[in-house]
Amino acid sequence: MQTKKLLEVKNLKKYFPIKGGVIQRTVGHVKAVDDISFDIYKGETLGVVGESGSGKSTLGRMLIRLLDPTEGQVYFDGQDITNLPNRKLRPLRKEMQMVFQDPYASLNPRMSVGELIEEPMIVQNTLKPKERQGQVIELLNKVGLNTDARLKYPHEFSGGQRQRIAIARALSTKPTFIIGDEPVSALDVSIQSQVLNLMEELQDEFNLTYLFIAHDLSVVRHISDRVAVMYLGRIAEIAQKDAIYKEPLHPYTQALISAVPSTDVTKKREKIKLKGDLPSPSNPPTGCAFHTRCPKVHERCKVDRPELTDMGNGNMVACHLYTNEQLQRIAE
Ligand SMILES: Nc1ncnc2c1ncn2[C@@H]1O[C@H](COP(=O)(O)OP(=O)(O)OP(=O)(O)O)[C@@H](O)[C@H]1O
Repeated sequence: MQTKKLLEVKNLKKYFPIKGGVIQRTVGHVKAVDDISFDIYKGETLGVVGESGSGKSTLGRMLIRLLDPTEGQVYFDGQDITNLPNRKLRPLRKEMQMVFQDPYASLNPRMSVGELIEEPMIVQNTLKPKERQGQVIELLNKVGLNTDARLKYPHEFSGGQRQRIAIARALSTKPTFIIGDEPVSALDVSIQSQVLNLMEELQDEFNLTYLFIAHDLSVVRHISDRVAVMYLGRIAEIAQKDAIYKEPLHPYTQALISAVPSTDVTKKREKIKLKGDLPSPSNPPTGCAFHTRCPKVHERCKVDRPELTDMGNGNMVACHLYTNEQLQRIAE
């Protein structure tokens, strides 16, 4: 893996206004993403996990400017793209693609597979029609589909095959960065691993960088180099995969990991059951947003929001159990 940054995310926020009353005044905000900073390195896969509503999709959409941030910056290959006008953004659009959870909803049912894969190339307008046809066939073969598939329509394919079509379409602009927004969550478990393997092969072949969003830690385990755990619009922990799975630091990560079935039968994990539901992102708890459900909560957690702190090896956690003073006390 290279160590050059492809994306730099600085203090990113997305607050959606909540309208109320007869004149539809703004009465509050959903803090979908609330002050997030991290980097994505060239060639890596960063897994992003968290419960439904923790802000994963909103974050992904802001990274490729499908959604404008409320505050903060996104740098793509060193260039600040946060406020780039559409005209300047257009050449960069081909570099960034997204594969969605439901390939049936994301693929226009009235277009043939060939047209679906060709469309982004037409928009880009860099290839002649014959070259585009050649590309369509090559891409179909790369994702494991027959050449004949180009004449058929999405409904003629299974879920796994449709996701292969969506991946071929995403690849048609020769992107460098792909966001998978739960791309295998709707598929049968046996099909999930086939699509994950395909994505890994394509990553090697085309030098792709992935952000891979999932609910489930077991889904991102194989494909990720690092994993970010989100809770109520913030990053609770971001670390190398092995650290996340073997020695999770944040009590929230520990709870998520305890729910992943262990492959090692000699190591039976005790499942940590979290109390209560995910609080509303329109009215998040004070201090550490996780304190209302945390089995290791202290008084300080209720008032003081922990910052994401580097543990000295690039792995970062936002928890008062590991803030600087605490670490110093342990060292003394
Ligand atoms: N366009 C919008 N307007 C208002 N609120 C929104 C909008 N989009 C998302 N939200 C809210 O922002 C919060 C984060 O949503 P988001 O979809 O990013 O979470 P998620 O972690 O991807 O969840 P899921 O796994 O269910 O997709 C949720 O409370 C959601 O209701």
